[in-house]
Amino acid sequence: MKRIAVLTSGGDSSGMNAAVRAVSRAGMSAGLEVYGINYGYKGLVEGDIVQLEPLDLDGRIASGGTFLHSARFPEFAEESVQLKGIEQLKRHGIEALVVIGGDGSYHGALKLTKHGFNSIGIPGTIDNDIPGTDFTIGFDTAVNCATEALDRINDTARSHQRTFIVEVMGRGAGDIALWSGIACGADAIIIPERDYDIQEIADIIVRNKEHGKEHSLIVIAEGVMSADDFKRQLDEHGDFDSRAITLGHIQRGGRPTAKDRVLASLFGDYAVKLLLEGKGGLAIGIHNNELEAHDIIDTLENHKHHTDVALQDLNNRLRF
Ligand SMILES: Nc1ncnc2c1ncn2[C@@H]1O[C@H](COP(=O)(O)OP(=O)(O)O)[C@@H](O)[C@H]1O
Ligand SMILES: O=P(O)(O)OC[C@H]1O[C@](O)(COP(=O)(O)O)[C@@H](O)[C@@H]1O
Ligand SMILES: [Mg+2]
Repeated sequence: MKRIAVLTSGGDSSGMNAAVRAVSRAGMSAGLEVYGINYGYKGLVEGDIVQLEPLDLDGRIASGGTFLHSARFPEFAEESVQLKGIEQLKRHGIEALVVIGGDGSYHGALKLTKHGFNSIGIPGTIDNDIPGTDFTIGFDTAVNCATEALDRINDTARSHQRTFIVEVMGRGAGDIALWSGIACGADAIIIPERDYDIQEIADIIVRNKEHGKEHSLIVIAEGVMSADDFKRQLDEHGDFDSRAITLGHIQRGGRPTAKDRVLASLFGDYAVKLLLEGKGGLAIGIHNNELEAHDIIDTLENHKHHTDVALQDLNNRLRF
């Protein structure tokens, strides 16, 4: 193999740049030419493909976003569009593709694999919702961002004896809510994986007040409903002087944590190692602190991400 390419796709996540750097530097160290594809699958189909040089990677490990840019490009679900992408890869003499992205991007890599083009997925999304890995690149940074925001909100909640409902990201997964909620001592964490009882939440706030804790913090994952909608429900069960906040895209940006940088470096290096061994059609992950690679088709078709819902029980045991 002489030439590989790398792209980032779907919602950006901090640490994607570190992963592109790792794939590129590991490839270059092994004598490969590494090409960067701009704007995800959109750029692939349009042929926006450029060779990366060592200097292109300088300083990237510490930066947020993705310097290769990303895109939501639903057209890539069509077979004719996928085949156009493969044509572009072949035209550039590229023999394997590393896709850094979330569950949607993995489906794109799966389709390329099914068409016979060697593709490897590296998990990059703040949602942590990809099967075949315990952690995705960007999750730790997003959790730390949400944690800092929740700490700040707790300060003002305590000062004004208020109840805050804070919506964190996670399209269909409660992982960010669980980790940031536990880290901030939330009074309740509402996640899409489990039902909730609004009366029970109202009772927690009342009980807090009866025992001298006059402020409360409720963390809700966006996959359940908006903070505003939840506030409306809660308001029907009492006057808690509540405020609703949506953290939004601040969770997606910023300098990656050291953990995300190291994870990205491990994944990128491992992807190149596998390609050099002649392996492909794989989804890379980390499980119990060991790097793993699984068949991408089997991973996506037969497995689901399992949010560690026991973390909610932990929070319920530890809260006020
Ligand atoms: N079923 C699919 N088949 C082919 N490509 C897909 C599929 N689903 C998503 N993609 C591609 O992956 C891109 C990113 O997916 P998306 O769900 O937006 O983000 P993420 O990868 O972060 O989950 C989509 O815009 C599309 O180009
Ligand atoms: O930035 P957009 O396109 O509005 O998408 C928001 C979504 O992207 C995310 O931030 C990341 O999800 P993906 O990795 O699937 O792109 C979700 O948490 C959120 O629901
Ligand atoms: Mg996704």
